[in-house]
Amino acid sequence: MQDYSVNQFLELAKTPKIEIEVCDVTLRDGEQMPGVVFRPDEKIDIAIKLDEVGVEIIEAGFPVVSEAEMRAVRDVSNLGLDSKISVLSRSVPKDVDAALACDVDMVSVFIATSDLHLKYKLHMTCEEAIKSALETVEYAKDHGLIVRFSAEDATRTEFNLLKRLYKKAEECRADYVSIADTVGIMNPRTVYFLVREIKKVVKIPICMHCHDDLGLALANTLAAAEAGAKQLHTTVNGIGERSGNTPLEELMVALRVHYSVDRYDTTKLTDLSKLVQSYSGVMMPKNKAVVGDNAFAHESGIHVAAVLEEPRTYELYSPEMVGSARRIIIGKHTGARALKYITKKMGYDLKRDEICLLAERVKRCSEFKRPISCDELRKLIHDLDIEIVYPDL
Ligand SMILES: CC(=O)SCCNC(=O)CCNC(=O)[C@H](O)C(C)(C)COP(=O)(O)OP(=O)(O)OC[C@H]1O[C@@H](n2cnc3c(N)ncnc32)[C@H](O)[C@@H]1OP(=O)(O)O
Ligand SMILES: O=C(O)CCC(=O)C(=O)O
Repeated sequence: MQDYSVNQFLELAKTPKIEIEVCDVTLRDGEQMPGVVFRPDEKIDIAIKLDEVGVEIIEAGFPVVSEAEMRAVRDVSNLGLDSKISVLSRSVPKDVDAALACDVDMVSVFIATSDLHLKYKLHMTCEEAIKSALETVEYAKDHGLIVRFSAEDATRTEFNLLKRLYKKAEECRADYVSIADTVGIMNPRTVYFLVREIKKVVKIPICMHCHDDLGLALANTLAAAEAGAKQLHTTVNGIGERSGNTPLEELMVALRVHYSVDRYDTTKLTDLSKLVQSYSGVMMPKNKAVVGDNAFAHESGIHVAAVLEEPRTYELYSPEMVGSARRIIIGKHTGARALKYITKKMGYDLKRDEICLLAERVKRCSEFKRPISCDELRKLIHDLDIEIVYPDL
């Protein structure tokens, strides 16, 4: 049986087939989240897990940041993973040299192109910025690297300039052009439009790098894929600058459920998420999609009664698909059928009226505003003042 429910509207809405690869940037943009630092051994652990999941490209860092960063990236490059290893580089030869010193396969040469960034950050004219970017792309190509050219703040860049820049990058032998939605200004409709327009200008693959300032990063990434973008950027748990980036685990599940992309090992996602939570110190909220503690937890009586018969009633995809497990929680919203199931698992055989009495007590305990543990439930059962039958003993 399929481990997720099929969305009948995908076909009715004529959802296109997509051809994508995933570039995970946890070790670079993810680490730019304030307060996050991955030690070299932690970068290695995360890179190995990303490789096991099957991401095609790992952006391992920004070598020019520090000596330690450079060593860490080199260590990741030398692991011999199947994933290609990439790094970030400003549009200066010095950054490409740092990338070369790390033995990487690929480099992302970026330059900001919006008026705001040109004026207040780079203090360059548009032509100066373009010149430095294109020269750096050529420099990296001349040194044998696969080159992604990324227009930072592309989505606030004057449209004709953006098209001209991407065309020139292609002429300078860039292998990819990247649309960076640096401050997350886009929505799915505008992303779709933009990718379609850029596809008319260049023949090389397009990358989409989304930020989540409006909570639209995943939707925008999928819209880009539908419009024909090839390389989709993610971070584990969506960590990154400000509100973060497109979460890898959400993208992977959406790729499978909506686009039948099933080559990634999604069973590793929960472990990977936990690893990144512990190394980054950024813990996920309980209700986080895919990897939150509650992603497969059920308390409401009506839900639990149904889930016990058929989990798909209240689970879009199985916990096993993402390496997780289902949990039944006892609390204010617990019903008799859930209690019957749980008490039986605990070794009791309570009658219907005893279960109802227990349900009342459980609900009374919910004043404590937290779920009820197994031990507490056991105490409540013993406090019922009934003869207890242990069917399994
Ligand atoms: C959208 C993104 O995520 S961009 C990546 C952001 N990541 C980081 O900044 C990583 C951490 N950064 C650092 O460790 C440091 O900022 C470094 C090592 C990169 C640079 O440090 P410094 O040399 O001290 O420069 P500083 O941080 O003060 O300013 C950034 C410089 O880079 C320049 N710059 C920024 N982007 C680019 C670019 N794409 N191409 C060329 N130069 C650039 C700025 O104009 C500025 O130049 P200036 O020093 O001549 O004023
Ligand atoms: O497009 C890219 O590869 C990186 C750019 C980036 O990190 C950003 O603009 O947020």
